[in-house]
Amino acid sequence: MTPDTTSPAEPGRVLLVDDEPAFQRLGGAFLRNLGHEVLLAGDGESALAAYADDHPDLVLLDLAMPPSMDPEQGLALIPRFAGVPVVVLTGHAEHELALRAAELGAWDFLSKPIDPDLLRFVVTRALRKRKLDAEVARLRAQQGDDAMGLVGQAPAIQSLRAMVRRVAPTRVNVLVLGPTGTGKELVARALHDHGPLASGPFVPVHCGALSAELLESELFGHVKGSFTGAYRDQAGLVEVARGGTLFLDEVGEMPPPMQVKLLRFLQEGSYMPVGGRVTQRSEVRVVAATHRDLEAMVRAGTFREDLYYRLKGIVLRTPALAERRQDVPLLAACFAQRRGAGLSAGALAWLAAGEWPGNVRELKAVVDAAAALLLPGQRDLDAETLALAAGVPITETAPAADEADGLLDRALVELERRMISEAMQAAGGNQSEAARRLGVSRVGLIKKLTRLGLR
Ligand SMILES: Nc1ncnc2c1ncn2[C@@H]1O[C@H](COP(=O)(O)OP(=O)(O)OP(=O)(O)O)[C@@H](O)[C@H]1O
Repeated sequence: MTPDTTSPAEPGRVLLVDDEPAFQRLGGAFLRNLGHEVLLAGDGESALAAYADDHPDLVLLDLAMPPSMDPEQGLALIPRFAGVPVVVLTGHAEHELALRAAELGAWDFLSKPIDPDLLRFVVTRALRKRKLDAEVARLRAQQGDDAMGLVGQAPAIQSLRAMVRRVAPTRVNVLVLGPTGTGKELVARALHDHGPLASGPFVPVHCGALSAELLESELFGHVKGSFTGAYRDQAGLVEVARGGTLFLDEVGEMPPPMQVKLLRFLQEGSYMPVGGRVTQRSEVRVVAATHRDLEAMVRAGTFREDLYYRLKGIVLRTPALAERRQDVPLLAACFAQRRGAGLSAGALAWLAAGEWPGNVRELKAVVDAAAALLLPGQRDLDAETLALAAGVPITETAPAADEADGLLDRALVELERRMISEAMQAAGGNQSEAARRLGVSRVGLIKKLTRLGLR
């Protein structure tokens, strides 16, 4: 979203860090006249104290300050003002310093002597950015609340969330189909968490990981002495899940002898522990998932047709990431944020151009690994770190610039559309209020609404 810097500045709280009393006085008065609240600090230590105590929206930072007057010490302060735009004040022709400041995360720089018009312009722009960042964070937090952990704005994921919301309150069995790493277990958990059995346990079982015998004992339990090593009675997972949800992951891998026993449990709610003589009962909700084509397996005779129909009370499908590539930036930003990191524009372009055959799991693993490689003081993940984490040379994976730009542009337009719709909704349709929330002028908002087809 391009900030509209022609309209009057939104008032903000500006921390002016400079040891020159004359500049503190003049710069401070100038900013106050623009309607801003001004906090003053004459050295690094008091600047950090003011940042911690008074929560400024913007820091104006002179790099050379007492006691050492060494700009290196000023540079070292920049990453300490995390989450707030920092505008660095440099001496005339100190371009190299300004570049290093930018590398360390400074938002902009101004050369002294400072042109008041430029100061007003940069401060307005930085405060708008701060507002936009806060708005994105608010939307993300809100998305976390009502998205049931299923991040994404693509139509396929929106309708999946809607289906989960509708199906969760019922006790109907659900079959979740989709490629590996697309969030099938997440869907199962959301169904559980938003359903009538949410206070009961959620018990996942990986049906492909065990032999038929072990799976039977795992699911239905066994009695003492029923096989070598069965030293005591052991309850099965259907018992552990009583009053909750049993999640049968990779149900397509279930060995045929177990399929019969599972069918009986689904039909009658009863089962026989391994080596037992007395039928037991347990009431659970069953959610099953697989990346396999169960219908094809039924046709091939490797999966029981009657079990298939029992499991598929309702079928939910999780889309491959390739079918919702516009969600890659949002997902990556969420995963990075959970690790306290951000993403550079280059990182977003690199991620957006990726193929992600392992779907969301692969994307998350790369972002998590890259976040672990962040250097002290570095906040944003860049394309190099991501490529390193993915184990691929950056040159081989660097996206064609126009392809990456196209994807990134689409993702940003999507984000803009969402933020504007949300702001309009929160403002009850009042454009002036929505513009205020977004930190743009009303005219700017109307232009955007028209461009995005939201009017
Ligand atoms: N829409 C999503 N939003 C946020 N995180 C997601 C989403 N989809 C998947 N993930 C994350 O990706 C990882 C893999 O998800 P999950 O285990 O649910 O996939 P799956 O489809 O069950 O995989 P498999 O078929 O291999 O069992 C998890 O860390 C999960 O939290």
